Amino acid sequence: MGRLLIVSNRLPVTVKAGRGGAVEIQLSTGGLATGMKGPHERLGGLWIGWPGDLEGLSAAARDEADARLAEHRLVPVPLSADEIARYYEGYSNAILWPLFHYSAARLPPEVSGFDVYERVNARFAGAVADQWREGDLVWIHDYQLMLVPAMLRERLPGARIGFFLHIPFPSSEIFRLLPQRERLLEGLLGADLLGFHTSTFVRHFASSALRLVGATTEVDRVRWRGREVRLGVFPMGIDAAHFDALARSPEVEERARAHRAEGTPILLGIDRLDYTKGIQRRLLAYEALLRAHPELRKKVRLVQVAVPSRENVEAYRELRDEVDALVGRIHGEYATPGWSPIHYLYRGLAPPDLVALYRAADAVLVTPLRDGMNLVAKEFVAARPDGDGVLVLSEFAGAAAELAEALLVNPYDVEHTAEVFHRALTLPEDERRTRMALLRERVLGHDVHGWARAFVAALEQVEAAGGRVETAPSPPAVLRAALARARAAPRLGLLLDYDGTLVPFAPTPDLAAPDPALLELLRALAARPGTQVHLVSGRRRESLQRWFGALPLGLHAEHGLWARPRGGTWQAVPIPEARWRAPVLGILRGFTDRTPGSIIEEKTAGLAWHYRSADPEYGAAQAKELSLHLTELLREEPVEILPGDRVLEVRPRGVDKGRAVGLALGAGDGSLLVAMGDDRTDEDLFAALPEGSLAIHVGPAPSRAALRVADVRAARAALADLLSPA
Ligand SMILES: Nc1ncnc2c1ncn2[C@@H]1O[C@H](COP(=O)(O)OP(=O)(O)O[C@H]2O[C@H](CO)[C@@H](O)[C@H](O)[C@H]2O)[C@@H](O)[C@H]1O
Ligand SMILES: O=P(O)(O)OC[C@H](O)CO
Repeated sequence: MGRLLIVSNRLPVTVKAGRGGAVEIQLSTGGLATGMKGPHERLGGLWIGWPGDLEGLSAAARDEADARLAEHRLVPVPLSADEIARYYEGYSNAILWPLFHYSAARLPPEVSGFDVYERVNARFAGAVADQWREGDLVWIHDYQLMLVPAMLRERLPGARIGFFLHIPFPSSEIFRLLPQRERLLEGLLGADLLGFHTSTFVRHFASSALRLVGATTEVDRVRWRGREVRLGVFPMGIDAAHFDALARSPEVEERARAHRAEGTPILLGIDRLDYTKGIQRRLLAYEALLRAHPELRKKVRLVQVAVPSRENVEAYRELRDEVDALVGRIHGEYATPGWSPIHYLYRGLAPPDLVALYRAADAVLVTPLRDGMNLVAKEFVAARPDGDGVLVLSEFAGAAAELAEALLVNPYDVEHTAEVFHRALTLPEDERRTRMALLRERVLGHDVHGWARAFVAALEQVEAAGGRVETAPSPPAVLRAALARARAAPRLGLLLDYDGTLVPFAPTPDLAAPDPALLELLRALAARPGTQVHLVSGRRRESLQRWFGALPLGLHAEHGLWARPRGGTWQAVPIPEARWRAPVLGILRGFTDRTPGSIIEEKTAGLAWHYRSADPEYGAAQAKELSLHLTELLREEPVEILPGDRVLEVRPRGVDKGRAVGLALGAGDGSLLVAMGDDRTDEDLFAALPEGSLAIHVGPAPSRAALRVADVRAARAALADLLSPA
């Protein structure tokens, strides 16, 4: 097996210039860096990332830092001061971070820095490609590197690439605010496997992929541009055994005892100083607790430890001032000479100090306004081998999806949160222990090592399934050879679907008129010696006549119900009277009224309900219901119900596009037939082709066609190729 290449913005250690410019290496804080450290140590391989701001280090000191990082299998990707300002502090942390945490109001008036974000992502992709060897797995992490999967896919088409997002993926209504939304989605869709903490984030991602780039989505996968990308829920764990063992160590027990010596119960908050963590509202709720319960004054204290984070980003500087002011106000109001209501520490703590606080706390308050997971909640639980202690947890932390035995709060409801703090302080011991036992079972049973193993195993499986090539375009050499055969044929018949094959889909059928380049291409093909061209469409004959009537083409409308030979007149296949038509029309009208953006297309023999311009998810759900309804109603009728690309069609049985094949071969001149189409109705056309014909499917959907091109542009290029000399 190959190695695991972990790729993240920040390495688990940060290099700094110490005294006199000496190299200083510290552990990084933050969930990703602390969390992935254990799996990196265990799984081997390399970790590629930013080593921190190297300002103030001489060239020799940087070499020394590189050598020390290499000892730990860490590969640095240095960033310049400008890149740190515009890629890290700018686009990543002043734009993506607030937006993904639903803080749209924090976006600057102008979203800038994407060019640098792109450049740095390309640098990361280059650094990975330099290290990659056949068989290696690539695991990219988080929002700072969302373009890397596609950039890497381009450089290493055969690599297995996974991506995990540590923060929430927001609702598509929020995500779509980003000017670069399509680029970011396309970047992510370069991966084979995309992992998220919760099923809600998976759902939001799939919804954005469907709505913004038109990907085909299912619960656990997305199909796009001929590739299949798996989606998975992987709730991240912590190194639970490590926290448990540290919490049992005599050193930590001693420190925890010292914390408790004062005798007043401890409420504890541990956070990166970040506006998403809900520190201000937590302080307000604590203030409300002291106001509503005077008996708790002098009888409780809140220890709030906030580790400095992203200090060059304005919102974080403002937050620091706001928290300082709030702490000052609560002190001013409630402190007495012998009692401080809040112990506020603005720094990071070493692991034993952190765990001693977890061990000493009566309740830990994890009240983010929005959080991907929140590892503090899990660390606290793992650090309680004594089985006591209460976890208060925001319902907006990803962890809430797993830790149902915590006391859950809505942090926006400050008064209620205060009451939950009170409840945490007064919960009977039995209940505390029951809840903690269940929480520990979950946290100890699903640790970060199991999490990493599950992700890597899923990534390996994606490769084993080989799903991604199934619907990929035919290799260029294969397509070229087929087209060369067509060019060499003395007589050639082209059977071409229209929508989705020769033109891209438009919001409504009438807007998909042919452009001059297409008309020219069809004219040239029809003028090619020995060549007949047929358009085989599900459209009404009026549209085909209006657009193509003047061209020397065979026209086939309504899936072959109507046909007009080249230079001839329209003729229809006789069909029985359609008793079903009026009631079906009534039902379609009802669905159209209830589904904004949908329309009915009335054809001679069939009826089509288009929902391309409706909300994609609601439209699809309505189509499913409509289909069930019609299937039941039309059981005895000689009709078929055909789901197409955002259309549901009812048409008489026995009339399908295959009929065009017979008409095209009518002359019995031994033509080689080439058929092209993109949806299910074109499968009838492909099925009716005589042996030796060429069937070319357009797009990524499953098809019986032996050849495949990616999209309309590629379909037209293939047709244009037929015009070059044999
Ligand atoms: N004062 C202090 N001193 C020492 N250590 C401190 C500290 N304050 C915090 N830490 C440590 O920093 C880490 C913070 O992890 P979190 O999960 O809370 O959030 P973060 O937002 O960094 O991570 C992102 O990634 C993680 C992992 O995926 C997601 O849980 C999260 O939602 C997402 O925002 C914890 O390991 C904690 O112990
Ligand atoms: O300090 P940062 O900016 O690397 O952020 C730390 C968090 O873990 C981001 O997921």
